[in-house]
Amino acid sequence: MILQRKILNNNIYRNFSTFNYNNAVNHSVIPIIDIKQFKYGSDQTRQSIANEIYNVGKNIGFMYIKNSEIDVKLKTKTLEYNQWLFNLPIQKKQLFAQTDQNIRGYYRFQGVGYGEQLVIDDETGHAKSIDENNNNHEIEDVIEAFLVGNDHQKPWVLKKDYYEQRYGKNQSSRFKWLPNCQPNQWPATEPSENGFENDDTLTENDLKVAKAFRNHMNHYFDVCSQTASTIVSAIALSLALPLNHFDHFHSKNDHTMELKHYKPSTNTNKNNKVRMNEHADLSTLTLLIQNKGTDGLQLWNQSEWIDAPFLDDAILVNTGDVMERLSNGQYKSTKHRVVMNNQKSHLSRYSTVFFYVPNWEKEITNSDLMGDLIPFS
Ligand SMILES: O=C(O)CCC(=O)C(=O)O
Ligand SMILES: [Fe+2]
Repeated sequence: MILQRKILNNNIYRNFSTFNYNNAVNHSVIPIIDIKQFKYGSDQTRQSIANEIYNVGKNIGFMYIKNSEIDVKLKTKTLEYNQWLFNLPIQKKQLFAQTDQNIRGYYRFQGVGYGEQLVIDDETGHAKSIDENNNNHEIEDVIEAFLVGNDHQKPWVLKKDYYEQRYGKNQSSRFKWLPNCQPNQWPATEPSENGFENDDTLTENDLKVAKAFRNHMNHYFDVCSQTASTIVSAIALSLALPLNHFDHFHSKNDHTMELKHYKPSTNTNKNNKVRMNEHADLSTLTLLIQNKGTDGLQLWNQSEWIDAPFLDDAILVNTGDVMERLSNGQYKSTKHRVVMNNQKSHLSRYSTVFFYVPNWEKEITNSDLMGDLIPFS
């Protein structure tokens, strides 16, 4: 079995569309785990943190991680840059937008029915979806996103050769979305960069900030990768495996990060309107930070939605489909969504989401799974 990341059609998610929307329970039962204790504690402390994480994975699938390298300062700076990017005028954002050839960069989608084709009027910023009968539907809720991968790799050439050799040219069409994993597209850091030559409004300062943005996001990507790796080793310990058991799956740092901006709504009667549909992540692990004051993230726990509010000194981490598989179902991949509430519908929501995923060529076979509990066919 090969694990594909479904990043075609703007889709890194597994989608569920048949849930009842209950109002979320207004208290947080999401455990807070101190990862520093795992990193630097005694063997006994490490084991007890690993046990805590095991309970998280078994029961709720989401946890707050505190005292990681992603401290308050790094979170705040990342979200400031996130906001800076989406505040650029649309004409500038289009210069590093996704194309048919490259899914990395800037794009917009509707979180409620993502994957849908959207037409956006750049003058007004209003979006329309077009149904199969060619009727237009005005859409108010639009998510802007910016997708980046590991900036140190130029991966597609390798991936293309790998899939062609392995599956032949015809079969490799199964992986036809992979050619779209081209190098990252960033706001111009040099005036001579492709596509930016004609932007005569580009100033020295724009270039300077864009450079700082790129450096910062690459740094944040690396820190997330290290933090995820520590958490995954705690998961290994919790399953009575060597700490480095899952390392070889993730050795190439072939991860994906997505910056998001949920645009504010002008309609004030929007309580509990869904901004991003419920889904589970395909990742091994997802690390999420969100801005203060907007909230809206919810996760499904047994029979109710639970709010996952902003916490100043922690990040949110959830185990995804890959970890569910690698642990033979012991770690859950929990559904989650984003909703809007009345008091906050006029606010933008910003999130930066890091998906820790296996190297692109990794296959997960039955021998990688835990014991012989449930072999996957
Ligand atoms: O923006 C958020 O808070 C949620 C995003 C999310 O669940 C995802 O990108 O997978
Ligand atoms: Fe998600």
